[in-house]
Amino acid sequence: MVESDGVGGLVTTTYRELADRVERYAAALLDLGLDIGDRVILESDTSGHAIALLLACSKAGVAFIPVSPETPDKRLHSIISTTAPALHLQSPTGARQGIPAEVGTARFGPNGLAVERPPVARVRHRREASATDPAYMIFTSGTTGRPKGVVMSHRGVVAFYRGMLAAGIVGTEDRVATTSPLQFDFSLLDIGLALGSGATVVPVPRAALPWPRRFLAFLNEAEVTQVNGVPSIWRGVLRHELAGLAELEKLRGVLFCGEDFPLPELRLLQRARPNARLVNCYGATESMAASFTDVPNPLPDELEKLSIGFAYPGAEMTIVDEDLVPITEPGVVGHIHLRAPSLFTGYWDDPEATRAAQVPDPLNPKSGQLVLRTGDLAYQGADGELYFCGRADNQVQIRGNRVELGEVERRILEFPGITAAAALVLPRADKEPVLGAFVVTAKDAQQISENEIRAFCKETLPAYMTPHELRVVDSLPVTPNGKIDRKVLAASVA
Ligand SMILES: Nc1ncnc2c1ncn2[C@@H]1O[C@H](COS(=O)(=O)NC(=O)C[C@H](N)c2cccc(Br)c2)[C@@H](O)[C@H]1O
Repeated sequence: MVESDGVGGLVTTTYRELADRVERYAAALLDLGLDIGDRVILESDTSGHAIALLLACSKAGVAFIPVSPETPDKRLHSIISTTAPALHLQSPTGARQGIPAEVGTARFGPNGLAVERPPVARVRHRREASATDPAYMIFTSGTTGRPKGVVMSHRGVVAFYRGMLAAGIVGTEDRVATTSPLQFDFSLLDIGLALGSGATVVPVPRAALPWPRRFLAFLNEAEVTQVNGVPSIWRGVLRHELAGLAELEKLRGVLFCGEDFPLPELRLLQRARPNARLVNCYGATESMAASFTDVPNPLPDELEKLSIGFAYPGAEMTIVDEDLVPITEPGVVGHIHLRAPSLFTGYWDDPEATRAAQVPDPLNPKSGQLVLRTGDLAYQGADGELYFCGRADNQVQIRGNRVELGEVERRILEFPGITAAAALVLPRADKEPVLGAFVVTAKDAQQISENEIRAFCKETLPAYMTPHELRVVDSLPVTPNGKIDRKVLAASVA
């Protein structure tokens, strides 16, 4: 571990110190009489102590639920009422108050666990953890309806880590910068990747992320060699500090996941880091992640789309049509199904949503094997590698025509000087919804008019796929997990 000490310096935690810390925390959790399978809310950003705690929870057989300090009270209370956790943990500087009385509270830090309100006494029914027990729950932002708690078992986590480590992304000398909030399972990939490779985890201070110079200065100072994060974490750096990115000495790898990396931005990244290994990681929280695909550096000029390749060793992605018949023909779009040992246990207390996501294996439905219906679309290339085509529920209807938002974005991104684009449906009171798009241009690009972009789209897209509302913006809003936030964009037009 190498982390900021909060006042401009760096603090190192060795594996030995981490192991001792885990032992102490696990003993403290067991002293509180928690039972195997109890839930613990871990409210924290990624840090040496938070990592020790999540390892201690697994050692003690309790499931951790990571939430960010920025999580609104309302959402935290909804998670608490849904999961009835035994304990809420936050750091000594944590500001959370008003935790419901039935939940124990404690603070964690250099002096171990400081209990404020002990968990209510409970009968311990179990003696040891089983691989199938819940290791953690991640509450998804719940694109539709209420947030769902993805329950992941110890067996699922270990199977995923084994598959990921086969890609040989980092080694013992690497310093892996993690930029996702702890509540986003992307951070668990970073932690498992680093610790599973004997490397160093380097949490990037959340306050530095929105400031390109501070972000780069931290990477430089911590001598980071690998940066993991969603594509949007690079937008500011690529627009304002490309030279600074090019000057970083130690950076040799970038892994991204969670959303498309706009190709013009990816080309800028590659120009700044011509020797970096770039990995496009695809996956959904319901299986942790599914694939790790090396990105050609530089991108071939004619490349239209990044591949999401093949699932990690031991897992397999299959695309099927609406009748669940596997698609074998290249270029035909289908629904991605994932057969994997890291399949989640289910959504907490939501058997119906679980059944919709865990479906009988389309090839052997009678076998009882369940596979993940990802909700994503893709087609396969000549060698069976997959190309992501957006979420099935992102297929929108505009004036009765089916529109793939990714296709609109791809065309807009071909306009010279445009580096990022977000297309979305704009509902309108008592009228047909229309297509909107927000674009970001290279800082030195000449003034681009919305009509020029519209005309450019009209050249290759049908009229209904040409954005009706078009805005050139300096930056794009992001969700708490760092992805482009289309809800905020749509609201900004309403
Ligand atoms: N590489 C891509 N190109 C494009 N679109 C992507 C990519 N990876 C996803 N997505 C989209 O994001 C959805 C899923 O969102 S999610 O559930 O919040 N999970 C995530 O984003 C992150 C995911 N859990 C993850 C990532 C890394 C490590 C771990 Br461990 C876990 C997928 O269903 C896709 O629609």
